[in-house]
Amino acid sequence: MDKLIIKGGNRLSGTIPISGAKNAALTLIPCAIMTEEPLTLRNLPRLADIDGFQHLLTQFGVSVSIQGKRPEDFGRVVTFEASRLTSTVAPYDLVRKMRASILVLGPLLARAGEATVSLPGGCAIGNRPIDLHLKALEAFGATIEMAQGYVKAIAPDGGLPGGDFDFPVVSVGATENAVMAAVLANGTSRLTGAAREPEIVDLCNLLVAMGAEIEGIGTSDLTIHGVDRLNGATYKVMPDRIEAGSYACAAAITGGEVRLEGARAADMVSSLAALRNIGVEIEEDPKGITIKTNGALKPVDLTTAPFPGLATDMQAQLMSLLCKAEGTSVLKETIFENRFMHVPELTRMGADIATEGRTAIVKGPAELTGAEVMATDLRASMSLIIAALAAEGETQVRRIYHLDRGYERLEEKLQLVGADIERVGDD
Ligand SMILES: CC(=O)N[C@H]1[C@@H](OP(=O)(O)OP(=O)(O)OC[C@H]2O[C@@H](n3ccc(=O)[nH]c3=O)[C@H](O)[C@@H]2O)O[C@H](CO)[C@@H](O)[C@@H]1O
Ligand SMILES: C=C(OP(=O)(O)O)C(=O)O
Repeated sequence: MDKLIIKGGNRLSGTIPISGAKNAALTLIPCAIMTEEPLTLRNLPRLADIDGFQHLLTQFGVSVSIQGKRPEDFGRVVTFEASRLTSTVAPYDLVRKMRASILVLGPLLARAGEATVSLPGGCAIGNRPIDLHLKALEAFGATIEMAQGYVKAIAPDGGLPGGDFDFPVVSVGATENAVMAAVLANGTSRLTGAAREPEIVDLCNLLVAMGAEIEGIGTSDLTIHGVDRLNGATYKVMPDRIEAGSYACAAAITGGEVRLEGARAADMVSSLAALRNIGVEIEEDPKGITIKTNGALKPVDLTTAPFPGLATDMQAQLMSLLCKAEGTSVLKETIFENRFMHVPELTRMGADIATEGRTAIVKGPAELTGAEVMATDLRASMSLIIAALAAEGETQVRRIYHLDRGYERLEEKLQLVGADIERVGDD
């Protein structure tokens, strides 16, 4: 298994190209299931999760053709064609590697009237149930059965009637599944309390380009008028706001100046506000964001929340940055019950962090030193790299397969701005 070796202390300077968003791509790809015509997605990041999802679609008889396979190509163009579905079963072996596989449930049900998908199970950051995905589909008229670790959803003869659902908890994935199921329903559906993350706006924009009728895009109140069929489309995946935010933290912790080419500030309002409060200078323009740090970092209190609040996917990276702030910061994680897995590893690097339930108290500035650390989940892994960039000496990060799920060409991008980082085979 590979590991990353990082020698800290280099000030990052230069430009990092921002990739297409993993979390948008994972909900745009299953839209291919809902049309007989080709769907071409541009700017798809090369990530283990995207490859896994493409493989899952071939399971249903969807053809997948990839352009841009050369190593120097950033942003793949992939065409999916589901002229005929040959299966509606998503098996355990594929689903267990990738939680987002549950996002095929709504599209399969909408197109074929039935779907059998393995239950994804828990993961490092928390329990992550799918009850709301199922309740929304039931509200649209589906029958749900559970057996042998699989969920089977069946639509009445003639298709889903559609219906109303009020989300008691904001869920990104459940909103995505519900929207995808509703666009091909026979009647009108209304979702209230829906998630309004930029990735959901991206999903709705693609569906509209495919012929769907959706009102309230970008709000938590969506009205979806079902249509008989969707057409194909060509669509560019939005930039990855979490990748951009992660590199902003990396630049800031080294006192550097880095341009995040292609990042979209409008999607990152809370993360950028947090960075500004920490003392990071940020310039926004239509083509990207520039991060500069001069002088001391300031402590802040941060609480994660559904969009437009601070993304839980940024909490670990901001925590690493706050280890270097002059004073005590308090971070509250309200979305996932177990998302402080990076804390013991950061502590091994010299951080002073105490946790109590869902609150972490970070005392800075810490003298970070290199250590051998273990990546535990995607964003926790990135937080260790950020800390390593500012640490004295060498850090070895193991179990980096987590990073390959979500950061396209991580070492290459960091090397571009002067980081001393390399991937080597583990012993
Ligand atoms: C592929 C993808 O886009 N992943 C993102 C998505 O995950 P994901 O869609 O899985 O996260 P959700 O928004 O659904 O989870 C939010 C909260 O709702 C709870 N919940 C969710 C579904 C459900 O049926 N029942 C329930 O109780 C979860 O346990 C969690 O506490 O949004 C998260 C929250 O922004 C991000 O951290 C993930 O990066
Ligand atoms: C938790 C994340 O992703 P996933 O939902 O795919 O596990 C993430 O992107 O930080």
